[in-house]
Amino acid sequence: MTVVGTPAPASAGPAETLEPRAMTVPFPFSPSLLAERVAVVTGGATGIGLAIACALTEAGASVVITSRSAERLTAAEMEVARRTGRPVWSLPCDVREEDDVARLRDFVSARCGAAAIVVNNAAANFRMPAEKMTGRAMRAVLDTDLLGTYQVTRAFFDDLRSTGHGSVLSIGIAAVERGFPGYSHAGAAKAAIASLTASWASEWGPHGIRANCIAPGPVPTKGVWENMLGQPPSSAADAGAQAFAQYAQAVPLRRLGTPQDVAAAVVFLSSDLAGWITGVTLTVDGGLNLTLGP
Ligand SMILES: CCCCCCCCCCC/C=C/C(=O)SCCNC(=O)CCNC(=O)[C@H](O)C(C)(C)COP(=O)(O)OP(=O)(O)OC[C@H]1O[C@@H](n2cnc3c(N)ncnc32)[C@H](O)[C@@H]1OP(=O)(O)O
Ligand SMILES: NC(=O)C1=CN([C@@H]2O[C@H](COP(=O)(O)OP(=O)(O)OC[C@H]3O[C@@H](n4cnc5c(N)ncnc54)[C@H](OP(=O)(O)O)[C@@H]3O)[C@@H](O)[C@H]2O)C=CC1
Repeated sequence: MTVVGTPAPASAGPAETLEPRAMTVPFPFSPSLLAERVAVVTGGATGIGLAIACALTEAGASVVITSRSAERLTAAEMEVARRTGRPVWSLPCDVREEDDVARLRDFVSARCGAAAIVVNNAAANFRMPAEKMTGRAMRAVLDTDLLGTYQVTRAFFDDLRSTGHGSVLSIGIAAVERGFPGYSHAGAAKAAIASLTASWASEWGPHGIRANCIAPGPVPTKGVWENMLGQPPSSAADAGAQAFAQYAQAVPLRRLGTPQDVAAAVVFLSSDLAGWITGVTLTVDGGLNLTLGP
């Protein structure tokens, strides 16, 4: 068994670190850990979502991935099969659209059965100074990150409850309580997701549903490069790549995150290993938040 998204070797150039890669050490979780569980991963065709889909599949779950792009989903289906030797299912779905989300729930139920794991990973982001933030720009991000998370989770509530061991995982951002300068829309959305998570945990615990949030630090995916920093670097000499390499030196563990780092936390929190953990936000950032001062 192999798992995807392992940290690239120290000699790898930045382009090699952008997407999950095959790992050379054994998969750390049992392949039966999530056997007979159905998982839904939004934004599961790229970056962190793709690594999550692979890791859940490796742990034995039947996984459905969604995003808006049918083309990216088809490519991701093939990629997961190539890396794990097991299939995933996919359906285009815009998490902002109620009808799309209802179709997704019906598709999951028909193909795989009741969802026991919902991973809210889909998100939108772009740099915009707070004083220039238009209502439309603010809404574009809140609708995707916050309303999308609420809408998908609520649609699967009956499924989650029916399994007796439902688990909702929502992806936030590390140290969001300090704000997110330049990205106030995304910061507000992710902070609200942490609060939603706590409300769900309290209200739905008696139904056997756990809800947790994972808050990553910087993970240089293609999405981050393209939407926040410009095009991905073509070599380690690129200014963007150099800036990221310097940023890594500020991290106590002296490297940026990988999609795999986040995916491992998702598998653990989704499983019965975390059966008494609910309502928490787990920071996965190499200790970066500790360097930000009081
Ligand atoms: C411990 C230390 C702390 C560490 C913290 C970690 C820091 C790491 C940094 C990474 C954090 C997070 C990263 C991510 O979230 S990565 C995900 C990125 N992926 C994406 O964004 C992909 C999806 N993006 C989109 O689909 C679209 O861009 C979006 C949905 C956002 C917009 O599409 P939509 O069609 O809905 O909207 P419109 O095009 O109609 O636009 C609406 C308004 O928004 C403005 N807009 C949209 N995109 C941009 C842009 N790229 N730049 C500037 N403005 C944008 C647009 O102008 C519209 O407003 P106006 O009508 O007023 O002009
Ligand atoms: N990378 C990082 O440094 C960090 C990332 N995060 C979070 O991790 C998660 C994954 O980010 P990352 O992998 O880096 O970036 P990606 O851009 O690769 O992932 C975002 C995914 O969301 C999907 N998506 C966007 N809008 C919608 C929508 N309306 N409906 C359905 N799907 C949508 C995109 O697919 P499509 O365009 O096909 O719809 C894409 O697959 C996000 O929640 C992000 O905020 C948090 C902290 C740091």
